[in-house]
Amino acid sequence: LEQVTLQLKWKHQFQFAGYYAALEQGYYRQAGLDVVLREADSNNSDPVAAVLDGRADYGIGASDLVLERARGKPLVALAVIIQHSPLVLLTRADLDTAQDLKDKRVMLLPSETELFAYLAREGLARSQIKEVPHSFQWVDLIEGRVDALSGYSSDETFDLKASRFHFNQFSPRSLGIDFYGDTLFTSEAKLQARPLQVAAFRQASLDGWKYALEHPDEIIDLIQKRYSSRHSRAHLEFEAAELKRLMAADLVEIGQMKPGRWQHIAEVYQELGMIPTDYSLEGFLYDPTPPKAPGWMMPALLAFATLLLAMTIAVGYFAQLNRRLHQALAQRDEALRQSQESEEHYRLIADNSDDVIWLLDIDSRRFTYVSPSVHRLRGWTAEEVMAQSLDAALTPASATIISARLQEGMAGLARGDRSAQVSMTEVDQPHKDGRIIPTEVSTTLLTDAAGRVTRVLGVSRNITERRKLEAALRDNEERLRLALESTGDSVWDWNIQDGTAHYSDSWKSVLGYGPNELKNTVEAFFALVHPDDLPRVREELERHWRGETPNYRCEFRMQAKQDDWHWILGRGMVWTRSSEGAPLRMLGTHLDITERKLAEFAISQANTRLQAQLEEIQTLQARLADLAVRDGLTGLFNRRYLDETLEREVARARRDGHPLSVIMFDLDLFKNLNDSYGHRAGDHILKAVADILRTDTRAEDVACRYGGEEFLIVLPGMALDHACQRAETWRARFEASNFSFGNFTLHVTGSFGVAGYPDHGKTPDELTHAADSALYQAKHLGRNRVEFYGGEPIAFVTKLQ
Ligand SMILES: Nc1nc2c(ncn2[C@@H]2O[C@H](COP(=O)(O)OP(=O)(O)OP(=O)(O)O)[C@@H](O)[C@H]2O)c(=O)[nH]1
Repeated sequence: LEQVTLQLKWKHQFQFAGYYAALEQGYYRQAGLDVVLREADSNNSDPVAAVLDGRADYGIGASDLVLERARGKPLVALAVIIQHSPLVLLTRADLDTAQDLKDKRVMLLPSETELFAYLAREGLARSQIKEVPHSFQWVDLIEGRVDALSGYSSDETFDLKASRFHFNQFSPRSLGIDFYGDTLFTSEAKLQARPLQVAAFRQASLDGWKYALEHPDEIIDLIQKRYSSRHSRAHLEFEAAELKRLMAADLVEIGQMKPGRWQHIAEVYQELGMIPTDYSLEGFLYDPTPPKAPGWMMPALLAFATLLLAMTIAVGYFAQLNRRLHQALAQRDEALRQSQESEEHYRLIADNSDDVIWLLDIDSRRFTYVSPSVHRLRGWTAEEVMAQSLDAALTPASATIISARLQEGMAGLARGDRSAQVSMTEVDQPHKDGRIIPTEVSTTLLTDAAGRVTRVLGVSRNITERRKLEAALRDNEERLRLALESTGDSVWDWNIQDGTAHYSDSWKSVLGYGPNELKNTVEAFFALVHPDDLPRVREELERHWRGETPNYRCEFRMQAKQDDWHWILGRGMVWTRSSEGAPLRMLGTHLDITERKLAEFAISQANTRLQAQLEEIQTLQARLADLAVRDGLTGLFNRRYLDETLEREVARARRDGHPLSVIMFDLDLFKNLNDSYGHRAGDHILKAVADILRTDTRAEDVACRYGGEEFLIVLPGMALDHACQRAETWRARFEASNFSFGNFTLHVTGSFGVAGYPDHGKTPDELTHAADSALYQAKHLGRNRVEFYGGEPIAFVTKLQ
């Protein structure tokens, strides 16, 4: 950006709103300008002088610019901002006319020529007033130190009004002196030297003014925030409104200036004798439109244009060639730069790596690059190592290993095995001080365009610390194992990866083996485990290897040397795992638990036997209990059980208010049957009768053998008439039945007595007694019939059928 300075004619206020807006909106920046807005101060109170002597590039003047120009100062008016000058003369209220100012103290600036013109037109010569240097303090008027002062209608009048001071305001316009107000200007020299800058600055300023008039509130904010808080917001709003009026922007384009009006202003000056008669305004007015071409110029221009076109084509062609060439060169330079950059990048990484990075030429077996860290690793500098052969950089054993690996890799690559390109080997390397440094070397075989291995890229890493840690770990394991063994425990130590194992002497002796009798393998263990237990053992081990159990624990049988089986409690834990979590080493113990297991087994067997006996006793007890309530011959309930049941049922009938009946019956003339067919025949009949009762009673009925050939049935919930029907059914059934016994067919009938609770008895005794009485009546009345107890005197009912 080009820095330019605009010299304002007064302090920051709305008078310069357009320039603030142009800055804030970026119009100046877009025009390539970095504009400094400099307010007036004691050193820069005269914008004309500032612009002419180069302290400022642009200035804000007023109509006096034309005066200065006529006097020969090389000024150029660029744009009129305020179409009607706001300059007025402010007087005490008692001074009514300009004439009243005669001999009065008037504060004026020499540049305020329009006021002098005004006074002259009013017939008041400059010598007739007492000119007082301007203090710019309007209070001087209020406090009577002066009688009048010059000021802006847009500025000072606000303060005077605000302080309620009565004043008069004389405007030159009232006498036709309509001067331009603020006008943007520069020097002729500037315009000639930087016409484009002048045009750009002018246009950006005018755009700024347009914006400011459209957004006065925003600019007022900006002024107060950024430039000056000297004036209140109300003051700035007043100023904005007044300036807008004077700019007449809705009638006249901002920046417009008319030669006629400038001419008129000049004439007023001339009238006042302030400028010579032969003055010229040539060059004073800036013309923003580009100059028009004279008539002869078109054909000439056409010819010139044709020539120019031909030249342009030729030049264009060469320019294109040139451009391509430049592009190609630029691309090459860029590629070169990038490759240098990436080479630099990798070199930086290599140089700063702790690992030693190296490149080996296969044919010469010499290093073409070795990173500086080799000095830390082997004591030699990179340069020294590069002077060594490969063999000198390794111990003889390692040289053999590396050579073999390289040969293998090359052979693999030749077969098309891409994985052979990279390998990793642990090798010992000699240190300058004679020590041997263990390293891990990873190599990558590099091929030329023909696919031939020409170089090896290698990375060597010092693994001294790792080796130490591994040794320490091994040492720890060894010590732990020894500690365990010293307790006499049977210790086992497995290398899960390669299947090798160590079993302590105690471990072996438990099974009757001598110290050297078993193989040192994991399989040797599995081979001795009982086949039935083996799946369980493997599962427990694998669960632990997978990390599902914190340790391994399993009881199983193992075959001893003498062919017998020992129960073993195996316990152990994975001691080392790979970085991926795979189990590497496992340590554990064996405990012979055969005796405990045998004892447990014996106890278990005794328990089983005991259990069987218990069950037998329970069956017997059940049978005994059954016998106690059942009749041995018929299987019906016995009399004892009847007594209990009847007692309970009578109580329940009483409680619930339900009916209850009892039927007692006796086989007729049974003695005859016994006598005729034998006692066993009688028994047979008794059982057959019992069977009928068993199948022909309800679940809640209780059928009992009451005496020898006498039966009693308790019928809970059954009313008397219903019970009589039941009795009759049985009676009929007995009568109709043929009972086979051997070669005989036997018949039997029964006499039935029925009684009901509570009508025939309220206690078990009363009830059975009533049923017995009814039975007696049935016998008495001829047997093979049903009678029920009918009360006292007993009313006997004949057969129901
Ligand atoms: N076979 C056999 N007979 C029995 C059993 N218990 C009682 N008796 C017989 O039953 C008969 C009962 O006869 P009694 O009391 O005289 O009466 P009855 O011959 O049935 O004549 P009434 O009762 O008057 O019809 C006796 O001969 C008893 O020996 C038994 O368990 N088995």
